[in-house]
Amino acid sequence: MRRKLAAGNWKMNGTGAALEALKAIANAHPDPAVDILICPPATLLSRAADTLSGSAVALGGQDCHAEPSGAHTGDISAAMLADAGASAVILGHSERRADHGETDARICAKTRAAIDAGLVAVVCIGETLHQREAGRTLEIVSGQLAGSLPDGITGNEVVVAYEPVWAIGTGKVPTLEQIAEVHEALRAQLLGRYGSETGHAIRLLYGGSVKPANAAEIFAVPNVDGALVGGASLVAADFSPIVKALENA
Ligand SMILES: O=C(CO)COP(=O)(O)O
Repeated sequence: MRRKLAAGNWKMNGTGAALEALKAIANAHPDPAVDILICPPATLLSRAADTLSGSAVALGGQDCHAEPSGAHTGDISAAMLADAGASAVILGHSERRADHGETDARICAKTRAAIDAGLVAVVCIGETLHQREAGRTLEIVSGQLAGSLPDGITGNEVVVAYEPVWAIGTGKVPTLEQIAEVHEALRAQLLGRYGSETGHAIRLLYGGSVKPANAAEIFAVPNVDGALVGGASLVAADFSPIVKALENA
């Protein structure tokens, strides 16, 4: 049985004052029936770790370099994230694919580095609107999944987040049938590549305009094991109902 995961991606949002929101999320869920992960900007990680000490909320980074150390100005290694208090890292988010030209191969190398540093890799994939309208959704996400995940992983080392690019920050959400179709295809692909144990154990998140109002219906879709939430994870009053919907799913 896969443990469900409510993950928040704060993106490039939050200074010290945002730790209050983190505290409010932790206080609202002292003993959650699901995993909770918040990925603040790297500048907040160690303070967030202090804020969350003793709580059930885990912390993650939003990217890491594939190398463990070296001459890479501005970059952060997986081990540095772990040292700052992270237990996970988001990799291959569409905003990084678009803003930084990240390829599947680069994301795959980062995923390997994250796992080697003991982090859970939350690997993001998703089609653009143009690709969906061209009927290429399954081809695109399946290519991204194949290219972004390394061989030889176990089911608790990786989480896959399906985030249609056109649903991110837009208020637009795929139909439940569309989400089901993609998640079913991803599950089948994971089973085919990694076998039954790992293929069944890897959690599949949906991301893109998840809000309190639509969370319950999305969480009822087969093979949706939780959500990767952007905007609604910045405010405890929005994120908490999403966590509760997942607990009740
Ligand atoms: O990109 C996302 C999470 O990684 C989703 O963002 P929104 O929830 O703001 O649409």
